[in-house]
Amino acid sequence: MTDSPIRIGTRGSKLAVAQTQTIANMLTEAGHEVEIVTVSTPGDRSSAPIAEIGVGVFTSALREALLADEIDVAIHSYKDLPTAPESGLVLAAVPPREDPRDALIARGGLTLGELPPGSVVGTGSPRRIAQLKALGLGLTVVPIRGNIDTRIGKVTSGELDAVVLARAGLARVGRVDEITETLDPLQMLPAPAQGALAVETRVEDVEAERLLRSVVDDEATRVAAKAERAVLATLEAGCSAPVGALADVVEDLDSEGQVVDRLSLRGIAATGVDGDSVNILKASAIAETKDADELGRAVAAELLDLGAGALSS
Ligand SMILES: NCc1[nH]cc(CCC(=O)O)c1CC(=O)O
Repeated sequence: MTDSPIRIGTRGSKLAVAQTQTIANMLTEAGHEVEIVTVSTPGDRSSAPIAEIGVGVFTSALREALLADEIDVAIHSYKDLPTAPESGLVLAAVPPREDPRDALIARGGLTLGELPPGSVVGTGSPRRIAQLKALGLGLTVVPIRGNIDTRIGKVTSGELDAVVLARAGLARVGRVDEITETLDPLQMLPAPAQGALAVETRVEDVEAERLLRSVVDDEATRVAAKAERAVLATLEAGCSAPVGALADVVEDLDSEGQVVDRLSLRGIAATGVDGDSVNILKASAIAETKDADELGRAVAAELLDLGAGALSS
């Protein structure tokens, strides 16, 4: 692959292409020739709820193309990637993260607190549905899917009063100006690894892995996403489960008073999402950055103790 361009595989959506372009630019600036290959996925072709079409709808076609040597690198939204490892593939890099928070786009510039009871808010994510219901604002939540333009269009057309979307996606397609409120993680904890990308290569393509690691990887994002996804994996939940997690690398003092980087993690799991009595379970912990996996498992264990075993999906 030293002589031929690096083939970067992407889904065809505007968001996916924008994400892939940022990685392509990083490689080009480092002096490498790239070629972008678009791979169509069932997730793009169907508008059925994710729960019906299954985990990995957005990622499996890219992974197959990578395993078949049709591309050298696959770029995924990290939060869409199943937690089970894929044999033959390796996570070569996790680029610097966009703002991980969720965002509200509401009619007339309204914030969540300004939406009157009975307002209709669109989101298909059980995690967002649960946290919206738990606010007790009397909002009616309706399921929606479709790309970013389609979702925002439902507010513009008057069909919905508001939609909740990942801020990162809006940033990548240049629509942050339409956000009427960026939601505080205290009210709306993002999905594990939201706003982060996962860059995969083939296990045997050591050269591509090394290149991506050195040019694209961001250590702080990698360890944060690792801890967040360990919460999800331990709860044995997928990307459409009512689970949120957010980790930050923070400066802390060690036992000798020296400043050290630590990883601070919050997690939530919801029970009763489908009924009228949703319950949000919360846990948090802090650990050394090298213990990201253990930290995630510890937060998940606390959520399980609180009753997260009864997750509805
Ligand atoms: N599940 C769809 C999906 N996958 C990644 C993003 C946004 C970008 C990101 O979180 O990295 C979105 C849309 C959304 O949740 O609004």
